[in-house]
Amino acid sequence: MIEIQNVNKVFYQAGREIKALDDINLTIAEGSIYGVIGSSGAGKSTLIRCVNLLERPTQGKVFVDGTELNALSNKELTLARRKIGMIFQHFNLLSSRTVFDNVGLPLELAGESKQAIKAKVESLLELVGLSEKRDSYPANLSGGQKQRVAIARALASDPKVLLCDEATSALDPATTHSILELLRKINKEFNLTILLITHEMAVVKSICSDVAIIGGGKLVEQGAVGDIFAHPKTELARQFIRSTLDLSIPADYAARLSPSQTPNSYPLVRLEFTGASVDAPIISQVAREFDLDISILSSNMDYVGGIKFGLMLAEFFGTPQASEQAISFLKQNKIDVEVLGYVA
Ligand SMILES: Nc1ncnc2c1ncn2[C@@H]1O[C@H](COP(=O)(O)OP(=O)(O)OP(=O)(O)O)[C@@H](O)[C@H]1O
Repeated sequence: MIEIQNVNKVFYQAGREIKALDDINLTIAEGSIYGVIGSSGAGKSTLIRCVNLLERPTQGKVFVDGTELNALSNKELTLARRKIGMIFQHFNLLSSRTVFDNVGLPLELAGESKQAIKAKVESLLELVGLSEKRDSYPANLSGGQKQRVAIARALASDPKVLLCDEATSALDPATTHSILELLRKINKEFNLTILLITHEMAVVKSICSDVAIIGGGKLVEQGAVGDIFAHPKTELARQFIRSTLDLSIPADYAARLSPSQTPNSYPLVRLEFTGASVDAPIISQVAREFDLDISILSSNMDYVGGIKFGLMLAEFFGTPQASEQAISFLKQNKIDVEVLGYVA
């Protein structure tokens, strides 16, 4: 549905050249929810803006539904853009218009009749659960309600593609969840292709089927979300995955942690499981085989696309040799082990 071919974007600022996108290639299948994740300044916004040519690529081609957008005249591009809806982090609603009139705006601009606009807007407001707010103004809505209005407006011209530019970044976790559920619903109901950019792996994990990771304007990794979580190939991918599994060391442990072992101290280890790890009761096996007592401080295991992954913090009580042997056994079983220090 969306094909990005060898797209480069260079900005010039104060005589300086900024390469925001460096030879990006992406294919986004019809009906998928595709996430693009990257840190601040990675080039996410530039990339999504290149898909509807709000930003023109310096080089490369963009196809949406088989049409090469770069090759269109301005008039043809205006028509093609009706098939590409977009929502933004800060909603971009018109404050002087009611909810009803915000949603109806694209239809007014397309010259639709009053009856057609009324029927369409009413059905869209019902879809996003805002029928009762039709006469309210944006200033009287919550962030989540504003984003629902923006989604209804984006759907008014029956787009084939919805671009979401950090659409949940200004919302609290519960509202984020409800907006992501709404996106999932419209993806299913209308077979709408959704391209979303985000800096949060939790968003990708929650609704995307596929993900591309960008850093410094380059595409560093892409694939099905389950595959990326199971077998991340780059450090950047690993960092984003870890960010969904925040495991911090309890403060009293951190205070007692020393970098070297003494006769009365024991290692505090961080175990990282991925889809490649052996799916077996490995902790009890290690305890038995190496005569260790293992105390689990915290653990965060999750499933994405049928793949189990997660992090665990544990103390190994036993002789230093037993701990060393246990750690190398765990590594042989594809568990990433890091000794964070020694606790007395
Ligand atoms: N209009 C512009 N003029 C000059 N430089 C720009 C322009 N737009 C973006 N850039 C630069 O291009 C790079 C990528 O910016 P972009 O906004 O696409 O990143 P991003 O991943 O969306 O970051 P953020 O999450 O902080 O918005 C940055 O170095 C940015 O400073």
